[in-house]
Amino acid sequence: MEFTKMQGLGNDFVFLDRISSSAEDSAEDYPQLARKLCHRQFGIGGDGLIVVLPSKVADARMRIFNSDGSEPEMCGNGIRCFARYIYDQGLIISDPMLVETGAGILKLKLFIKEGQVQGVQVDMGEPILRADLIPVLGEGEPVIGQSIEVSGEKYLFTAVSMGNPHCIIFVEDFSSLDFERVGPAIEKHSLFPRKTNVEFIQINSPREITMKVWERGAGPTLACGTGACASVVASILNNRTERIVTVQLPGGDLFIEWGLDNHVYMTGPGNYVFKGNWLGL
Ligand SMILES: N[C@H](CCC[C@H](N)C(=O)O)C(=O)O
Repeated sequence: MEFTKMQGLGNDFVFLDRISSSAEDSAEDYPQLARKLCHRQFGIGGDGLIVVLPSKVADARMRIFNSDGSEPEMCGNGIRCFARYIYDQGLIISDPMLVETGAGILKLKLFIKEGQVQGVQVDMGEPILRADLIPVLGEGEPVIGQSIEVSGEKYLFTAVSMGNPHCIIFVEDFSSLDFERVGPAIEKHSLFPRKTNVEFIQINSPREITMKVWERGAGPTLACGTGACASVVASILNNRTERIVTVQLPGGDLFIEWGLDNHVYMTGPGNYVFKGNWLGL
């Protein structure tokens, strides 16, 4: 089975193209396939599996599966790779490009120089701030400065959805944070009925933050696009930054703007790693 490996700021994905190839997978295969293909030793390795599919309502459809097999609503780093892939394969050349996702139909603009895709700007749509839609068992809209207790320690968080749930916690410095313990404890905390991605944010200036992320269904990753968007929304809601912010991630920088139109715009790269053939042995 042919696949393409891609990455966006080190958040890496195995791509299966079900527009160009006639392979017949059934929908129930994907969670199991994601677990198998994403395994770092027994498989190809990746934070997730992305399936390229035809769409009746957009130029193409993206389905994303975390490495644990769960299917989230959206993936920010993944959709930038997706846009580059379908453009380079000549599958879609419309500008802007419309992609059907679990978080709705998103509009993407490709920055092309000498025929090469240099970067992608994604209109991520409007942030979801209502507790019941995130979902989080919390009060009010937005959910700001709510406390959560994990292993005897209390943290204040802000909850934002970009189609998928995010729990954002501001930290003074990362050295005092037990990331590997607190991350998974919050991911699976009962306050989040569908679990949650967890972002720890350090404010460097009104236009720059540093983010560490523990992803729902994937664990620690080098970058999270939806998480970077949610973190900028949370920073603005808490009056910590302006509306245009550079998000420094372990894998590189993302450029985020929460526009006055209430849409969040994310700009960043999408890159190839290799193509291959899964032998499944
Ligand atoms: N783990 C996430 C999905 C992948 C999101 C992330 N890789 C991104 O770039 O947005 C979730 O379960 O909501």
